[in-house]
Amino acid sequence: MSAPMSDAPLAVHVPLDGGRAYDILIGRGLVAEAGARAAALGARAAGIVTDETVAELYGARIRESLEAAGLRAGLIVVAPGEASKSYAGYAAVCDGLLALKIERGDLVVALGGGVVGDLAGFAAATLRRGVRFVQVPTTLLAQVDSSVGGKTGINSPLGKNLVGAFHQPRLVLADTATLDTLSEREMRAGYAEVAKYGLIGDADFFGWCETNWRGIFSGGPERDEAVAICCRAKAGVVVRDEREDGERALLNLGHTFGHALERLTGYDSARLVHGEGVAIGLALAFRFSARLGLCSGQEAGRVANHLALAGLPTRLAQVPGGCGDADALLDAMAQDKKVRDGALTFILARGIGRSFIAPGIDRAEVRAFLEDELRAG
Ligand SMILES: NC(=O)c1ccc[n+]([C@@H]2O[C@H](COP(=O)([O-])OP(=O)(O)OC[C@H]3O[C@@H](n4cnc5c(N)ncnc54)[C@H](O)[C@@H]3O)[C@@H](O)[C@H]2O)c1
Ligand SMILES: O=C(O)C(=O)C[C@@H](O)[C@H](O)[C@H](O)COP(=O)(O)O
Ligand SMILES: [Zn+2]
Repeated sequence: MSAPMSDAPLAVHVPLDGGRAYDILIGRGLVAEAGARAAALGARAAGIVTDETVAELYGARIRESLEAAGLRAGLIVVAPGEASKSYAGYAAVCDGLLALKIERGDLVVALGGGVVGDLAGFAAATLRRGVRFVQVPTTLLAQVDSSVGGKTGINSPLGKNLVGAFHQPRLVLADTATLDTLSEREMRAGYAEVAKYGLIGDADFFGWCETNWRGIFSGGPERDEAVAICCRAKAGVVVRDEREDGERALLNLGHTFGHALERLTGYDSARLVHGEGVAIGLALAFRFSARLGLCSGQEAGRVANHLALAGLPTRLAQVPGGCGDADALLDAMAQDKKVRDGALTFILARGIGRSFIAPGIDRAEVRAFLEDELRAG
């Protein structure tokens, strides 16, 4: 028998066209409901992609839920950490799904953080030229950001997320109880993306975060509220600009710098995880904006102070093992997907909640800024 449905989870609808609209459900206990909800999508089998840590914690629960709902279910388990979002990781997941005989009408279920979500989503996008998939995000970062919007992919040694596809999930089940087992470090990393939503376009939300961030970390009602606010904001952007022809690039605030740092640290999660790179990138984006006279130094300071208070890094010198010189950073940033005609595009800010897309940024200007940042330590 399947588990009964939980008390009304929060729901955010993503009204995409072409029969691709889907719901994001947010609440405690949703992993145990995955079976009933997957069965409602009409699937007969599910390939659950997860990592070793998450498999140990929630693998049996989701498999039992799927089997209780009448689905044939099998697990494909990758190593935890960013290094799995690789060509080798992708091949292993595809072959695992094929060995399970996952058909086009079946489901790929991504159970885990953003690494598993991006990897399983890309496998689903390409396996048999497209299989449906469900996101069951288990990190704060994945619940507020990566499970929504359909960006899937893997890293190349030449740069972050350089091989991928847009492939929207059919359903997102954000079980906020799974965050109870998340490490402090990973909670902080996810929080960088939470703060990002305030910094992009919602100054009131950033102010709310400054007051309520401890409740998000400790699992108070603020946690579900923050997940819902971020998902609503992201869903709105994705519906207006699914393939990043314009506005969606705003979601990249902090990422031009952050992705370069991830590449220069070899995608080694022991040194730097995505959210930490984003935190440094957010602080850099605001300090660069202040340097260009776009926003006040006081606002840039407010951003960095809040991130630091939440335990996040905000300086290049805080990258463990270092991040190379300005040339190495510029070289890594040259692979950014927002580059146009060889020129860098940054997301800059006229203030907190007032971010905008800035194409054609002069390389020399960026180099001088990075050199000063590296000197500042
Ligand atoms: N597609 C998108 O729109 C998008 C958006 C943001 C980030 N991303 C990508 O997401 C990735 C980062 O995701 P992440 O921060 O979730 O990292 P992650 O997937 O590596 O998870 C972080 C760590 O937490 C562990 N973990 C996961 N859930 C847990 C739980 N409930 N309890 C205990 N441990 C748990 C994992 O095993 C892992 O070691 C990056 O690759 C980034 O590029 C994608
Ligand atoms: O969904 C988006 O769009 C984002 O930019 C969200 C980011 O937080 C995320 O890290 C994304 O994967 C970055 O996308 P990329 O196109 O710069 O690889
Ligand atoms: Zn991100």
